Formats: sequence, C-alpha cells, structure tokens
Amino acid sequence: MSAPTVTSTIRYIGVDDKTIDLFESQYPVPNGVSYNSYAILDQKLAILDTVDPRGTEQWLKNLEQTLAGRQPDYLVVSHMEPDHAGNIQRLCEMYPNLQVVGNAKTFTMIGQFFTLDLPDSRKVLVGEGDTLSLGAHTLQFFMAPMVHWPEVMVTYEQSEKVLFSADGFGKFGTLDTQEDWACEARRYYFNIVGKYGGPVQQLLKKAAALDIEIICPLHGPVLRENLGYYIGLYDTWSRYQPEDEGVLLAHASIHGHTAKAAEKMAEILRQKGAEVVLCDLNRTDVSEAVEDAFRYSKMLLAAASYDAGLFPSMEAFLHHLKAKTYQNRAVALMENGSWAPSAGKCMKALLGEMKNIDLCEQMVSIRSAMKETDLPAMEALADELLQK
Ligand SMILES: Cc1cc2nc3c(=O)[nH]c(=O)nc-3n(C[C@H](O)[C@H](O)[C@H](O)COP(=O)(O)O)c2cc1C
Repeated sequence: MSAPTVTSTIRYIGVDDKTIDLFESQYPVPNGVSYNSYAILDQKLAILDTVDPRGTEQWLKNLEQTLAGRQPDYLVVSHMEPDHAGNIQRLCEMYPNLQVVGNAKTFTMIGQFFTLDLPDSRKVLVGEGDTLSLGAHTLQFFMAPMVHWPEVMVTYEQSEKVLFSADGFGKFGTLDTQEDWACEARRYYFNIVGKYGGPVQQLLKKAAALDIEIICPLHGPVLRENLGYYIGLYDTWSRYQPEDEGVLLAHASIHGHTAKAAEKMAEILRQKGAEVVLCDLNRTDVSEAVEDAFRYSKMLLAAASYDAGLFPSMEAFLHHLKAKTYQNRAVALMENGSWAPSAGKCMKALLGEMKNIDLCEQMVSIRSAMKETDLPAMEALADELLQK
C-alpha cells in the first residue's frame, strides 16, 4: 500500500480507489479518491472507520498486516456514510468481541444500513467530550453534527495530539496523487460540506481548544505541517467569505454567440486588472464551477434565453449554488436572446432566492450576436462589478 505511517503507533490502513467514475454518483474524480481508515496499536487496539465496499479486499489485507495476529478491541465510527462505514458489518462478524464506539445516532444508522444485531455489550455509546483509554492513548470524542451528516463525530487522540476529523479536511484524489491540496479540497468542501458552514464553524471552535499536531481526515492526505493554513481555509470557506479577489465568468451558450460575448467580457475585465476565470457551463463539470463561484469575490453570468426561460446548464448551476447556500458575493448578468430575451429575468429570480447577493443594477442584453454597439454597455457593467 502507498500508505503513510501516521505515527509509530497510529497506522494508516485505508485504500486508494482509482477506478471509481463518480464519487457519490455525481462528482468526477479524475485522480480517484482515498477511503482513509486508521488503526491505533496500544494495550487495546482501535480501528477508526472502515472503507467503501469498493476497497474491502485491499483494506482487509492492510488490516491483517497491521493487526499482525492481534484482535481489534474497538471500531470507532465517525461517520455512517457507506464510503467509510461500508465494512462495519463485515468487521463485526469477523471479530465477535469487537466493540463499536459511536453516538446514539450512529447506532440508529447502523440498524438502518445493516442487518447487524449488536447487543448492548458490544456498543460503547459516547457523547460530547467523553474519553476512552486504550492504554497510553486516550481518545476523546466531539460531536460534529451536520459536518456532512447528523451522526458525525471527530476523535482527538490526546497523547499524540492527533485529530481524526471525519470528512472535515477531506480531499478528492488518491494518496499518491501529486497535486496542490487546496484545489481538490476546495471542490470537495463546497460540493459536499458547503451547505453546512455553521456546523463547520462550531467544529472549528471546538478544534481551537485542542492542541493539534496531526489531522487525519477520511479522504486525502494526513496533514501534519502548517496546520494553520488548512484551518484558515476552512474558516474562510465556512464563513462563506471569498478566498480570492476575482471574477468567475460562467457562460451558457447554445450556438456560441453568448460564449463569444463572455470571452470579450473576460478580456474587458482583465484589461481593467481583474483576475478572471472563464467557465463554459456546458462543458465543465458543475462541481468545478461551484468551487470557483465560492473561491472568488465576484461572479458574472452570461446565458442564452431558452424556451422563454434559461438555458439548462445555467439553470442547473444556479440551483447547485442555491443548494450550497452561495452568498456574500457581487454578481453581474449578461443575457442573450433572439426574439424575447428571458435569461436575465430568470437568473435574477434564482439569485433572488440567495442570501446577500449584491447584484449589479445594469445588465447587458445581447440580441443574437454581440456587436460593436454592445461594447459600451459591457464596459459599464464591468466597471460596476469591479467597483463592488
Ligand atoms: C431551443 C431554443 C430555444 C430558444 N428560446 C429562446 C427564447 O425563448 N427567447 C429568445 O429570445 N431566444 C431564444 N432562443 C435563442 C437563443 O437565445 C439563441 O441561441 C441566442 O440568442 C444566440 O446565442 P447563442 O449563440 O449563445 O446560442 C432559443 C434558441 C433555441 C435553440
């Protein structure tokens, strides 16, 4: 396995999945994903989370190698989503003396997902701040409801100062992927956890009271250096504040004219000194567009009218943004229509359902193809957006 050793007594036993096409059946993961699972070797041996059923075979091999003939005493369940909980039943059946550590909601979900009749003697029910000694290691549990799902909890190991952060600080990409952390962690965060900024803030407050040297998430690399950087990004993201000054210019064109106008608009904005990311919503996965919408301080949307409404890729994008509680951004609109433009009105209505959107008063309305005569209005819209 391409596994990191977390510490000499805390072992990584997770697996890389390079063959999955869509994570959670909707997110493309060109570099795959890792399902992280850990083992703490002490007088008592604890396993922290299992893996997706797609990784069972490799995980069992990693587990066997790490156990080296020992029996695990505890399975700590941070999160019941099947990419982590998929092997709970299997593990409990393999080790009849294994005790499962979870909160009340964990055990309800175990009953829902599995046909596993765990007697009370095999359940260790924990609540906020409870501890469990393994010998030299002490686990402390903190509830993190809605840092993705309601039963989520994180575990802090006191002696080695390790935070097992559940889906928090997760990232797409297998562990052997060489890439910048922030890009795929940001796409993961906003698309998967993004709706739950408030609960993430609550968790960050709890984490601030702990002395953390290592963060072990359930996806992506173990973080052990410069932790302030990662925690700072999570703080910015979960407060819905922009990470960078700049404009996401997202366009939805049918025959290319709206796209051409968007490209011209990008040129105008750049000439005025703005950082611009251009996104063709028809040809870019919406999770990438959602990521950039949250990353930047401003957004300009350019869309074709369609059947007295809005071209579907733009409509879908705005629905995704609303679902992830997009807010606190300045937005400008460009529409295109050949007989009765309707895109602008539709975009305004969808943006009107979001919180704290500072919409430009001006809107550029193009008839079929952008002309020289459209340029003054485009310049003026760019100025208005950049002044916000
Ligand atoms: C199926 C279809 C429906 C359309 N519906 C409208 C409409 O309701 N109102 C309108 O003004 N233009 C409508 N249009 C025209 C588009 O908005 C047109 O493609 C656009 O003006 C040119 O920009 P584009 O090259 O980016 O597609 C429609 C086009 C298509 C193909």
